[in-house]
Formats: sequence, C-alpha cells, structure tokens
Amino acid sequence: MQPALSQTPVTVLTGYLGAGKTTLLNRILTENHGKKYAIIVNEFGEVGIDNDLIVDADEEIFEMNNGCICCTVRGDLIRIIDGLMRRRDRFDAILVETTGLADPAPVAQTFFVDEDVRSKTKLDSIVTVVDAKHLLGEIDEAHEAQEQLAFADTILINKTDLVSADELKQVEDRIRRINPTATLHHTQRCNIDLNQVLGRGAFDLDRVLEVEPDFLDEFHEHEHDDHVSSFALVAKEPLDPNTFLPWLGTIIQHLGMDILRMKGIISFKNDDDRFVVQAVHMLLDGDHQRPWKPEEERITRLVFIGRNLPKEVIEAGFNACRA
Ligand SMILES: Nc1nc2c(ncn2[C@@H]2O[C@H](COP(=O)(O)OP(=O)(O)OP(=O)(O)O)[C@@H](O)[C@H]2O)c(=O)[nH]1
Repeated sequence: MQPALSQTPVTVLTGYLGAGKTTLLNRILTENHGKKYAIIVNEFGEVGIDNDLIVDADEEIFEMNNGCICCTVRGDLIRIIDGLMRRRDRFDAILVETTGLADPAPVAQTFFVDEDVRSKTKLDSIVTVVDAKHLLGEIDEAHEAQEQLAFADTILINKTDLVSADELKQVEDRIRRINPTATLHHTQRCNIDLNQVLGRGAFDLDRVLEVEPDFLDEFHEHEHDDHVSSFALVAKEPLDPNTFLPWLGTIIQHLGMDILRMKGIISFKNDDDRFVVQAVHMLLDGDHQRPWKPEEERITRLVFIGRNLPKEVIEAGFNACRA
C-alpha cells in the first residue's frame, strides 16, 4: 500500500433523479477553491444529456452512459480511475456523479475491494442531495433513494424554496429515521460553502458496515426498481417552439406524476441558441443556455425517465413539433 498522503480523495455525489447533483457539480466547477477536479459522470439512458448541462470548465469529464454505475459499468469506473491515476499530477481530487437511480453502495465498494483502486484513492465522502419538494412522495417506492440516504455522510436538503417550514421539518424527520448521523444542510440551488462538502474525510467505513454488514463482500447484491425505464427522442430537424413548448407543458401536466425526470437540449427553428428543458414530476423549467458552437450539430435530444410512460404517444406528439 502507498502511504496515505498520496491517495487521491474521491467524493461521490448521489441523490435521486432531479435532486440537484449537476447543480452542485456546476458550483464546484465554477467556484474559486484553488483545487482541480477530475469528474466522472454516469447517467441512466442511452442518450447522454448531463455532459451538456455541466458548465464549460477546463476539467476533464469522463462519461459513462452504458448503464447504471452500480451494475454494468463498474469495470468502466475501475478503468477510468486507473487511467486517471497515470496522470495524477493534473488534478487534486476526483468527483463521481452517479445517476439518480444508482445505489451508492457498490460505487463506494469499488474503492475498497479493488486492490489497485484502494491503494491509490481514498473515499473522502458520500454526499447526497435531496429534493425537499419530492422526497416524501418518492421515498417509499424508491429503494435507491433510501440507500442513497443511508450511505450518506453529508446530506444537502435542497430546493428549500419549494417547501414550507413544516414540510421541511417532515423531510428532515424522514431522513433522520433512515440516517441519524449524517451532517444535514438546507440549501437552495445547492448554495453551500464547499468546505462543508469537499475534503472532509467524512466517509466512515465502520458506520457503513453497520448499515450494510456485507459491504466488503465481492458480490454485493442490490435491487433496482424495475418499473422505472427511460427513452430518448432525437430530431435532426429544428423544432417549432410554438408547437413544442405548449405540447411539452401538456405532457408534463398530464403525466407528471409518472415522469420522474425529463431533460433535453432543444434546437429551435431560427434560433442560434441552445434551449434547455428540464422537469422533475410537474415542475418544468426551460431557458436558453448558450449559442450553438459552429462545430456542434444542432440536434434535439430529449430524455424521459419514469414509470409506465406511454412512449408511442409522447413520440407522436414530439414528431409533430418538427418545424
Ligand atoms: N426551485 C429549485 N429548483 C432547483 C434547485 N436546485 C436545482 N433545481 C432545478 O432542479 C432541476 C434538476 O437539477 P439537477 O441539478 O439537474 O438535478 P440532478 O440531480 O443532477 O438530476 P439527474 O442527474 O437527472 O438525476 C433543474 O431544473 C434545476 O434547475 C433549488 O434549490 N430550487
């Protein structure tokens, strides 16, 4: 084993779909803290969007889109970390943003059971972001959301602007029933002093072994919610905003209960700016992001993640929005 000082710290960012992980990541990438991070991002679904929602930073970003980080891509995670370790002079620490549907246990486990990874890295902390507005409605059905809370060292109860003080108290009580010891913070758009999140040395293996006694066993079992699925819609032709935006509003209004997450990069006719749309259940956001770059192909990509979503209906409506 290498001496502890040369082990690169790793922060794992987790949180259920749409809680605010990318918002926190963007904060980390834009605030002036004098540290350089290597970023590993994993998302659910065959069309990657997250990379386009992360601010343009000079950090290197590695994407893993081929499945859930906790299952099929663990080999990829090990390979990426291995590659990073060959040029570890270029960054100070590693950040892993997992999909909203990942169980963090197998991710954390990678840093203990793989001998090579273990000798070169040190799991600094598991930070879980919570959507204060939607947690109570989701938590009983979402096994992954419970695991994300159980394993956290630090929990950001985010989107406090969307709930009353009473609701916030109920959210906090529910979290405390799952995890009595993690440090809790209340945030809006993940506005937190980054010293509260990074470089804390907060990960405590003994506590995790209490939650999950077989944590260090090689073949850790975990479950997924099989009813959750995702699909992507892609269009090479520009869309008509006057058709698309009202259509999307109607879809979100009617199917919002079952839409866990929707996000997309849209190319509108006669518009040189990329338009970003995002929804978590019924809350829909949309705004211009930045001009399309000359070398970028203006392709619209829209991803839906949800329970029992009528893909054909949504697809037909989407196709009718082509300008
Ligand atoms: N009202 C409100 N909206 C927020 C807050 N934080 C983030 N959002 C919005 O919530 C949506 C989801 O935020 P993201 O940071 O993309 O969430 P995420 O956890 O990375 O989402 P996935 O990776 O898709 O699971 C975006 O539309 C954000 O602008 C907040 O504190 N208040």
